[in-house]
This record gives sequence, structure tokens and C-alpha cells, in this order.
Amino acid sequence: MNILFIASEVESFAKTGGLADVAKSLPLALKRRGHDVRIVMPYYAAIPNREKAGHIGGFTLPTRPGHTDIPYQVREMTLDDVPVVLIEFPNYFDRASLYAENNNAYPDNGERFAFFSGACLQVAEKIGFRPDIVHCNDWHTALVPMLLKTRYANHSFFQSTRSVLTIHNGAFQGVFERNQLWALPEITDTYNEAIMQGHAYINFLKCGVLYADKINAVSPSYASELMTYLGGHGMAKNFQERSSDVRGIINGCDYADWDPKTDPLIPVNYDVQHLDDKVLCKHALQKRAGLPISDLPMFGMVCRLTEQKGLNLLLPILDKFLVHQLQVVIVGTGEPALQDRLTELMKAYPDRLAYLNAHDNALAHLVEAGSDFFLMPSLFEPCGLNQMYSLAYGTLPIIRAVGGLRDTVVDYDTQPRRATGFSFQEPEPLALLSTLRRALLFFLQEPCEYRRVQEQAMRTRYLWSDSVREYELMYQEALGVSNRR
Ligand SMILES: Nc1ncnc2c1ncn2[C@@H]1O[C@H](COP(=O)(O)OP(=O)(O)O[C@H]2O[C@H](CO)[C@@H](O)[C@H](O)[C@H]2O)[C@@H](O)[C@H]1O
Repeated sequence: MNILFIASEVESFAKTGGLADVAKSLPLALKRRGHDVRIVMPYYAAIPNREKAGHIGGFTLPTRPGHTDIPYQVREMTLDDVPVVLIEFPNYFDRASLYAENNNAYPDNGERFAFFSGACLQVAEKIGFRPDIVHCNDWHTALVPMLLKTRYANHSFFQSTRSVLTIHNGAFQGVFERNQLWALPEITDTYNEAIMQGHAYINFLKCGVLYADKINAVSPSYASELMTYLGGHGMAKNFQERSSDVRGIINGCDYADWDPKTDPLIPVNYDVQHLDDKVLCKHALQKRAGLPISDLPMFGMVCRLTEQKGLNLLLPILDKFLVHQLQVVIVGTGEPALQDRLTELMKAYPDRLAYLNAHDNALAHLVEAGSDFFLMPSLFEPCGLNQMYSLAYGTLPIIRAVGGLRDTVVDYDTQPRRATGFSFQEPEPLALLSTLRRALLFFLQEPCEYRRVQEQAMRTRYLWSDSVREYELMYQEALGVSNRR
């Protein structure tokens, strides 16, 4: 199949979170299966060595009458063997960050990604790449399925093209004033209640859910949760209406980047047979984090500092947990109030808690390798990647049993034989605290059993080669549906 894979961030080029990891691994896995894949993303200032990108051409996106058309350039780099088509428009993409600065979203994000959505399909035609599947990801690209069914409905080039929308995070929906989206007259000039939020606002994700031929969430549990009022981020009805077209496909883990045996970013490599060497990674982590070097139990956490990641469950009980003989390292950037609270706690427990306000991939690898447990008490988690990395590194995940976390980690207390970590259900700080204490006692009192669970975790595999087959099946189902909506 010809697959046009559209994403706002791709690991190795530009990344703020897990979407980028998937937008690298999935296209590469599709390519390995023999598909012809093109990735399309913005030509951000942050892309390393972007001046080396080849120049494909310059095109102009027609916009709403009364506004100027948008002239842009198209460049190309490669990701292994996969061409990465880069849309260049400096006004929108030559910025210090991808979507926000100082935790404030750029006010023209709607305008930027409306333009990007229009340009992606125009470029496919200009470069003569006729996609069977246009694969969109999250709100940034969720207007594309609508364009295929409106602007391009009777266009011969896209006659047999079908669209798929992957939902990596349904909490971010992209809600913008309709007037801001002048780059796409289909949006600005027609009133479509189904994709509106109030009278003046368009919800990008709703639009994608309405128009995409198939939709998938990044885990089976998250797909089910999206249909519920509690887990549907206010869009349960929209997902329910498309329930026969919604799938749940678990992400794979990229073991080329995340394998303690070969990882070049950790000080000592280890595997199941050489687990004793892992403690040297702990000592390196303690040194890097400014904690005393010791063999105390180490609890790590790496994440965007947002409510989603369960900081509001952790922060109220962290001081109670820190009275025990242990260490905690938290790495993350995000909401200033959460950063401030962590900094305060670190001052109160300087030998036990290190908070590093950083976005640092090498440090994330060191936390995975140097910790005994990894914290993911998320309120919701579409899939989660860090728990998969943790399993591979023999670092037992402590999770809230929600979304993809629940699909990938087996709780010790409920299924000891198959266990790979610890989990709790209630979104309550005390439920987290008692699980943390369970894990701590387990580590201290049952070292042999801890080692057995650790080995079991390390042997667990979530392979892209498995997930990609489910994507293929969904593509085939999409190609079987007519182009009418
Ligand atoms: N401070 C920091 N320093 C270094 N690295 C950091 C970092 N903060 C985060 N990261 C890295 O960013 C990635 C985060 O991935 P996740 O899947 O855990 O979450 P995210 O919520 O961004 O992704 C969304 O999309 C993915 C992909 O589908 C879903 O798995 C997930 O549930 C959904 O919320 C990991 O590779 C992690 O190491």
C-alpha cells in the first residue's frame, strides 16, 4: 500500500512526547512490511541539521477569498529508508518550540495546523504520491479526513484514498475559533454543528472522528474507555456513534532504542543473565541526580508534568512516602505549580528526592536503567511507552490500571505468577501510597521473588511487528468502505 503518514512530531526530528516515538516506529515498521510510506511533518526550526534537507519545490495553498493564499516550500529528509516530507512556512514553524512556550500555547495553533493539513494533501498530489491510506495522528492532523471527503471528494487523484485517524491523546482536541481557520474555506464558510464546540469554535478531533474512515486508539482499553462518559474526554457520544469503526491497537516498543543490553546512553549494559550490573546504573543515576550513592530502593519517574500523569495523586502523599529509607528521582517539564511543589519537596528531602526540571533523552534512559521501580500513576493513559521501556529494563512499573497501562502490566498482588509490576485502581492518593509501600516491602523482604518478577518483565515483548499487522488489517477494512459520508 501507499501510505501517507501525517504527524506533527516525529522522533529524531522533533519531539515533545510519545506521539513522536510512534510516528517514527510505526512508519518504519510499515516500511519493513513492504509498504511505500511517506511521512509528512512541519519543517520546524528544531529539526537537527535541517539545512541539509533537499528541496522538492514551492507551492501555494489557496485560502478563503479575502485572505492571501499561502506560498510554502517543501523539503525532504529521510528516516532510515523512509522519505520525510517537510512543509516549510517560517511564519508558522520557525519558532522556539512546537506548540507552546512557557507553558502557553501559541495563539495561532489552529491557523498553523489548518494550513499544515491543507498543505499535506496538496503536496501528495504535487509529488505524485497517490496514497491508498492517509494516516492522521491526533488533533493536529484531524482535519485531513474532512478535506478528503469535501475538497477532494470528486478529485480523481484521491478517488481510492481512505483515511485513518490514530488517537494518541483524546484530551487534546484542538478547539479553535472558526475564523482562525481561514486557510481552509471548507471549515470557515460552512456551518457544521457536528464538529463545533459552541457556535464559534471548531473541534479538530471531533472533525477527525466524524470523517475518518477508521479510527484507532493506541490500546484496546483506551478504545473502550473513549466510549464512556468518564473516559471519553467529553466526546463519548462521538466515539459511540463511530463504534463499529473504532479499534484499539497497542503501541509497540522500539527495542532498537530501548534495550539495556545495547543502550549506548547508559553507563553499563546488562541483560537478564547479568542483572547484578544494573546497580551500577543506579549509582550513575544517583551521581547525575545529586543524591548520595547507596543501594537504597530507587523509584524513578519521567514524564510531562501534567495532571494526566498522576502528579496530583503523587504530590499529596510523596512526603509520607519519603519518610522511608529510599530514593525518588523525577524528571520532567510542564506545569509551573507542579514544578514548584517538587522543588519545595526536594529541599525538604535533599537526600531522598531529586527533581530534575529537564527534557533530556539520555537522562530518561538512565532513569529507566538506574531505578528499581518506575512510577506511572496516570489518571488516564492511552497507551504509555515508559512502562514498556521499564519492563525491558527490569524496572518494575507501578501503574494505575487504566488504558494501555492496564493492558501491558500484570499486577503482583492479583496475579503473582504472571506479574510484571504493581497496579492500583482508585484515582486516590492513598491508593497510590499503599501500592508504593507494597512495592517497597516486596523489594526489601522478598529479593528472590523480586528478581523473578524482574526477569519476567524483561522477557515481556511488545513488538511493532505484531502491532503493524493490526494496522494493516484496519487499513484493509478502510479500503473496503465507500468514499461517501
Ligand atoms: N522530561 C523528559 N525527558 C526525556 N524524555 C521525556 C521526558 N518527558 C517525556 N519523555 C519521553 O516522552 C515519551 C512519553 O511517552 P508516553 O507514551 O509515556 O506519553 P505521552 O503522554 O507523551 O504520549 C501520548 O501518546 C503516546 C503514543 O501513542 C501514548 O503512549 C501515551 O499514552 C499518550 O499520552 C517517552 O519516550 C518519554 O521517555
